[in-house]
Amino acid sequence: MKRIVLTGGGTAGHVTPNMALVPALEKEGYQISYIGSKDGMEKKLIEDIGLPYYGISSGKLRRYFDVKNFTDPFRVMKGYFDAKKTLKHLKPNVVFSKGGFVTVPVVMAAKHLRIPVIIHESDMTPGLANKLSIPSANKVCCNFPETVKHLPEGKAVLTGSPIREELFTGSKEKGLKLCDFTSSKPVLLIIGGSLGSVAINNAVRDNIDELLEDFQIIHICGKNNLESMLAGKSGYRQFEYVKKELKHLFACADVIISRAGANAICELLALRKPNILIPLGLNASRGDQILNAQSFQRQGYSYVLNEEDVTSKSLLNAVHEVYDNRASYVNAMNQSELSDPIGTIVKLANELARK
Ligand SMILES: CC(=O)N[C@H]1[C@@H](OP(=O)(O)OP(=O)(O)OC[C@H]2O[C@@H](n3ccc(=O)[nH]c3=O)[C@H](O)[C@@H]2O)O[C@H](CO)[C@@H](O)[C@@H]1O
Repeated sequence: MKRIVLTGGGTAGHVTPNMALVPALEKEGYQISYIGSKDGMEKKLIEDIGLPYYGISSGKLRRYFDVKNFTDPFRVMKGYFDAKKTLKHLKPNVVFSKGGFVTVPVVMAAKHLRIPVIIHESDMTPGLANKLSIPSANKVCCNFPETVKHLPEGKAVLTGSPIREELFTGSKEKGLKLCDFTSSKPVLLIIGGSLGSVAINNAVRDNIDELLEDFQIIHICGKNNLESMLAGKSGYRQFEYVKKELKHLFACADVIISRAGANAICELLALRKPNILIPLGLNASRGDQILNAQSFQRQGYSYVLNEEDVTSKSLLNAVHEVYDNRASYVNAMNQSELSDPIGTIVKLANELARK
C-alpha cells in the first residue's frame, strides 16, 4: 500500500486544501497520515475527518521582535527531531506540504530521509515557511500563474488550489433553515478568513441596522468574536467558525464579504458567488491578499474595498453595487475555466512517490 503524509497548519488556509485532497488520495489507494503542531487549529480539523494525526513541537519564525523569538528556535529544533522520528515510523512514499511554520521541519526531515516532497503555495509570492522549504522540495505547486517566476526552474507546477468537493453540494434551503431565515429577502454572508477579522466585524456591526433593512445577514466572525449584544437579533446569525454546514451557508448567500485569503477567493470563484473583498493590509501581512484581490478585481470577479477605505458609507455602497450588478459578476466568473487541481496534484504524487 502507498503511504502519504500530509502536513500544514497555523490557519485553516493551510489545512483545508489538504482536506480537499483526502477523498481522491484514498480512491488512489493511499494510506494517509497527518503531521501538524501539537495544539494548532489543524489538530481539531484533521481529527474531525478521522485521519491519524501526529503532533510535533512547533515554533513561529517571526520577522518581528517578540520574547518568544528566544525560545522558539529550540521548539523548531525539537520539531525537526519529532518530525524525523514520526517519518521514520510512518515510512511514507511521499510528503505533501501545504505550508505554515509547522511544515518546515517536516519538509527538511523528509529531505534528510530521502522521501520525495511536494509543497504547495496558495499565494502570489511564497511565504517565509515555504521559502525555507523550497530547497528541500522536489516540486512546488502554485495557485497563480504569476508565482511561477518566483520559483526555481524545474520545480514549479501550476496546479491551482484544491477545493473541498463537498462545498459544491450545499443546499440553499438547508442554509436558510439553519439560520431561521426566509427565502423572500436576500442573504449577505460575511467571512473574515479562518481567524475572523476584527476590522470587518466592526464595520459590519457598526452598520447592522442599515444592512438589515435590505439583507438577512450570516456573520462568520472567528473564534471569541461573537457579540452577545446581537444574539437573537432578527435576520442576523453569527458563527465563530463553520465546518460541515459551510456549504449550505454558501449556497444560500446572494452576496459575500470576505478577506482575500487565497483559498477563500478560489472557493468564491468556483461557487460563482458575487463578492466584496477586503484584503488584509500591509500592516499585518506581506501584502499577498492585496495582490490576490487586485487580480480578482482585474478579471471582474470581485469588488475590492481596501481596509483603510472601509467606512459605514463605503461598505453599504459596495454591498448594494455588487447585489444590483450580481449578474455581471457571475457572468465574468463563468468565463474562468475550472482547472483540476486535485487531479493534477494526485498525479504528481503518484509520479514522485518512492517505490
Ligand atoms: C491572516 C493570514 O495569515 N491569512 C493567510 C491565510 O488565510 P486563511 O487561513 O484565512 O486562509 P484562506 O482564506 O486562504 O482559507 C480559509 C479556509 O478556511 C475555510 N473556513 C473559513 C471559515 C470558516 O468558518 N470555515 C471554513 O471552513 C475557508 O472555506 C477556506 O477554505 O492563508 C492564506 C493562504 O495561504 C493566505 O492567503 C492568507 O493571507
